[in-house]
This record gives sequence, C-alpha cells and structure tokens, in this order.
Amino acid sequence: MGYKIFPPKKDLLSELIEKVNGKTKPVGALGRLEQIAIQIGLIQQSLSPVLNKPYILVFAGDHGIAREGVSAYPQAVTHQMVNNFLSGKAAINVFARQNAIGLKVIDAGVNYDFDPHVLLTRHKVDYGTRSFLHEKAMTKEQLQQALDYGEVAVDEIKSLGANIVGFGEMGIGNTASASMIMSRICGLELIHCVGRGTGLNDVQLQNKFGVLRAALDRHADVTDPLEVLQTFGGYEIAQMCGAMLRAAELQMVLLIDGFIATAAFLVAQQLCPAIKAYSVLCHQSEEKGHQQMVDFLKMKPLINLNMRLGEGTGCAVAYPIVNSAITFFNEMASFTEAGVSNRIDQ
Ligand SMILES: O=C(O)c1ccc[n+]([C@@H]2O[C@H](COP(=O)([O-])O)[C@@H](O)[C@H]2O)c1
Ligand SMILES: Cc1cc2nc[nH]c2cc1C
Repeated sequence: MGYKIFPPKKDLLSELIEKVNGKTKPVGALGRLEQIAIQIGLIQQSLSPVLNKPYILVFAGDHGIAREGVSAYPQAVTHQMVNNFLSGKAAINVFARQNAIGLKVIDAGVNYDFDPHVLLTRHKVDYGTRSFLHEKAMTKEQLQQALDYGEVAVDEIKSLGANIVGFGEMGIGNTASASMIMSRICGLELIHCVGRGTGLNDVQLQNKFGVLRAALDRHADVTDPLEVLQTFGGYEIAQMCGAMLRAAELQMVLLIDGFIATAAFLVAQQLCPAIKAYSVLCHQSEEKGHQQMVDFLKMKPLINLNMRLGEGTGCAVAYPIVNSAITFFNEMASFTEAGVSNRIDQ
C-alpha cells in the first residue's frame, strides 16, 4: 500500500478549455470528446497530449465459488479462453489488432499450467481462489502478492512506453465475486448487484442469489475495502486493482472495462479517490448491477453497445473514441488559423 496518487494539478485547465473552445465548431459541439481531451490534457499536464503505445492487460483467474453452480459455463473455460487469447483468435485479439493496441495476458491464478508464450505473463498466486461461501477467498499474503503483481504488470508496459492502459479480465464465476464486492462497497442490497453473468436461466439465477446471500451473511463483519477484496475477490480482480492504482500513480490514462473491472476499480477508488481523475469508464455493461456501480462512482461510461463479454473488449472498442478526442484537440484548426468568424457575441 501507500500509493501516491494525487489529483492532476488544475493550472492548465483554463488554457485547455480555451483551446477546445477556439476550435472551428460551436462551443461544446464535440460534447464528450471535449471533456476527454481536457481530462487527458490535465493528466499529462500538456496542451498537446499524446497517446503512446496503448496496451490492454487481460488478467485471468479461477474462483472457488464456481463450484457452487454460479456460472452458466464450466470452470475449464477460463484456461481454454486464455489459450484462445494466446492463439490470437478471441474477441479481444480481434479488436486490439484492429485498433493497434498491444495485448498482454496475465495468469493471475488460473487452475491450469500454461506453456510459455510471448503474450503470457505468469503471475500465478495460486490455482484458483477458495470458495468464499466457506472461507475468505484468499489470505492477506495472497492479496498483497496479487496487488504487487498488478503493479509489476503496469511497470512493464510503462517501460515499453505506454501512457494509456486498459484493464480486462477472464474468470468463470467472477461476476459472483464482483457482485459481492459491489454490495459491500456500495452498501447496496444483493438483489441490486446480482445478474446473469454468462447467461444463467431463471432457476440458475435463483441458486446464484441463494449462494451469495449465504456467503454475505457468513462474512457479515467484513467492510474494510481491502478485506472485502481479500474475502470475495479473485486473483484477477485483486491484480487489476493493484495495476489500476499503479497506473494512476504513474499518471497514465486508465481505461476501465465492464462489470468485473469496475468492481476492481470500486476498491481502488475507495483506497485512493483521486484515481477517478485518471480514469475513463469505457462502456456500460449489460450485466445487472453495472448501472448502479456507475451511479455510485458518479461517472459516465463512454459508450453503450449492450456488451457483457469482459476480456477488455469495452476498452478496445472505446479506444478509437479516446484517440479521436486527442486528435481533434491537436489537429483541428482554430477560428483564427482558419479565418472562420467566431460567435457574434465574442
Ligand atoms: O465485463 C462484463 O461486464 C461481463 C459481464 C458478464 C460476464 N463477463 C465475463 O463472463 C465471465 C464471468 O461470468 P460468470 O457467469 O462465469 O460469472 C468472465 O469471464 C467475464 O469476463 C463479463
Ligand atoms: C466463451 C466465453 C468467453 C469469455 N470471455 C470472457 N468471459 C467469457 C466467458 C465465456 C463462457
């Protein structure tokens, strides 16, 4: 712990706003793109911000709670999908390639031994968490190791020149984890936090709710954010949390994916509220509960495409929009440069 995250200095704010308003467009006409340009200008303390070497980190982990029938898919899908990422054929590979985003897959705690691969980092804390229906998902030491591994992953891409990073995940059962974290951190009844994940039917959803209700009661005394993460988290969620905190400390731009990534972000912002100034919620997930997570954070996702895949796909799809914000800010002509008349009341 002890992350040094401070809100970006506001000294440049009025110049950034002036530059946006000086572009050849009615004031405010580029909407959210204008806000993103100003946000990144403040993060980088620059009137000419740049996006360098974007990366998406996909953290994978298995969950003891998956044994309780809380997912529509078997646990083996976690390692099978990791192999799919390594083959370059999954949704995240396709979108990352399309938008020239680098990809790293991190084995945070998958119940499988992978062959070495250039895209794969072995940061395995264990072969899956324990079931939080019966005990805490991980020990304090394992939580600390996971947070530390997350930091290392960000340090690595930073040393490759990245100043913008997206956070995604893969882990069968991890919507259950994310729902528990959400319920405790947002102080919301479980009913508002539990959804169908990979596609549970009504009966399966009732079972998931019953399991999570019992688990929440078992750990009724757990409220401290780090203890919430230790109790209900997955290794991929904990590593994302550590990675997000490190990225903000390094004054990078953070792209946050869907329901599970936002749960990791919930913990991070409890520890260091200033992280929000460095972050963009990329998309509104279809998973029930995400809307209320977003409301709790008082943030606004960039897009809503009714997606609920995970893997960092929301980050990859939203990235070109963030890039558009930087590009208009740097390249578009001002009224003066283009000889276009400004507002009548100017
Ligand atoms: O990112 C999201 O919003 C999202 C919403 C629902 C499901 N997922 C993905 O589906 C998996 C978890 O679903 P489940 O049903 O196994 O808990 C995990 O691999 C996530 O990446 C992801
Ligand atoms: C096939 C599949 C792909 C995924 N990608 C992220 N979570 C996933 C869950 C499943 C089941």
